[in-house]
Amino acid sequence: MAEASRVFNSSLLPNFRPLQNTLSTKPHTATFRRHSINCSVSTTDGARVAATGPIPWGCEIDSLENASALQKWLSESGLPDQKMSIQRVNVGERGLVALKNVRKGEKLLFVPPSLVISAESEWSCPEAGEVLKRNSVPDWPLIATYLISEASLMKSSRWNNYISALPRQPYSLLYWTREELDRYLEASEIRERAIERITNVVGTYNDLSIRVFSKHPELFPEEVFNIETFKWSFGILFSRLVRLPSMDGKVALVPWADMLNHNCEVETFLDYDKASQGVVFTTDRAYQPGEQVFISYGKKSNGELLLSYGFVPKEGSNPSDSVELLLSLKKSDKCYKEKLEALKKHGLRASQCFPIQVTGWPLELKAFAYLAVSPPSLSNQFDEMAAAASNKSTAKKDLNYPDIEEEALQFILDSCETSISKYNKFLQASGSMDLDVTSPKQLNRRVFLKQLAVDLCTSERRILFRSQYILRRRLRDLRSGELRALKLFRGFGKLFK
Ligand SMILES: C[S@@+](CC[C@H](N)C(=O)[O-])C[C@H]1O[C@@H](n2cnc3c(N)ncnc32)[C@H](O)[C@@H]1O
Repeated sequence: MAEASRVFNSSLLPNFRPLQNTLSTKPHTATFRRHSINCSVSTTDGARVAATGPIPWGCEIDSLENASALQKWLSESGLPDQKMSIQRVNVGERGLVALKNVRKGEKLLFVPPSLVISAESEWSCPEAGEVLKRNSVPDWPLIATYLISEASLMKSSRWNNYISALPRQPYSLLYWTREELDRYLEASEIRERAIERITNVVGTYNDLSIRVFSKHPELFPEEVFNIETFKWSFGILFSRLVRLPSMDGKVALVPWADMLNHNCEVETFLDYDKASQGVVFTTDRAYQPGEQVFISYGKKSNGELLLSYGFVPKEGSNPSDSVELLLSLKKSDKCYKEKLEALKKHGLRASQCFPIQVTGWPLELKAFAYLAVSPPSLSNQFDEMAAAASNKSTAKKDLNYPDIEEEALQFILDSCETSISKYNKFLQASGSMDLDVTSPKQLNRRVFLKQLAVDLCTSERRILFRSQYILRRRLRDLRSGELRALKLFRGFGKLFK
């Protein structure tokens, strides 16, 4: 789960990349059977379950029935005895709970490679896997397709027990409609990220569909491999895929380990342990029987957690929380063109987002602010400022321009206050917002989404309030310092008269 979204962005479109090295899984042979469930259709291979309506596999996220079948299958398939079991929990609905005392520094899990799903896993339908590999489909879309392929084979797939215990509808912003994103996340920059991500997923599906699926309809029938099933499998990957640093950063789905929920204060990650030859994590605290055990999905902001995992931690509980602040060059600026050119040279645009935390803002943000408020007389410095505003640059970032310090701080404060007013507008309106639904099921969904949006916006606005306070104080100090200096200067003037 950690780092997963970053991996996605860098490995997807536009070009497929060749696959990398392998993680072995036990070979198995699959037999295709026809299943007697309502949504099944006869396809050319005569055995898959179509997904023309709601996804016909997986379960409700809080289902314990499927989870106990998963536990049983895992232990029969080589998962060693565990000190935890899957239970209903307060945080994350289902999770792993300690059955015995667990010491701090203890290794837990030991999921063997044979129970891990990666780009090298054996396909129940080997021809389909071959086609994807021949087309150099990268890991993310490859695993997404693998998951759909195995899911559609139901009991014929060795992963049936695992897939049956996966949520039918993973919580993530992938499942929000455009209207819901616009309505509830208007104030937050995470809305843009969600739209970008949905566009990426749709683009990836379209690309695969044109380049691969349409050429092999017997292996990839559209009733099974369609945008709905892709949204499901990408939703699963965003919320469950792990990167294993000790396996050269390989990405994998790790059944059992992916039942662990996230805690912002926990600092332990999943990784492959060469000594025990399994995926493990080392506890960073002790747990007593009955306590839920947590890992970290990475140092992510509340917005990023909502984007990939569909939840927002309690306000103030996430030390890695941040909010994206949008800074823009003014179109009326006499040097707009020169400034934009300098920004473009360093890979930036006229409007840029910078992450702010309660502890402060990055040096890049300050450099952008200097550039935005610079007068024409500083045009020789535009390049240096743009370079410092870019996090790709190795240039000196800690710039200092005392002459325009006040304007730069005022510019950041103005941007901060513009953003705060958007949050205020949404949060004030949210109390009386018409949820615009016609069925109780839809109502529940909208109430839930609105609550997530309110939680996110409250936590993001809190960071902006803190920045506003700091900026106002610095400006006050700066101005009163300047005033004192001016008085002193006038005093000297009188003395010399
Ligand atoms: C890797 S899965 C963890 C297992 C999951 N609870 C399940 O029952 O399948 C990640 C999902 O668990 C839930 N989750 C994890 N940590 C959470 C937390 N701190 N608060 C709320 N939900 C959490 C979210 O739904 C997330 O998408």
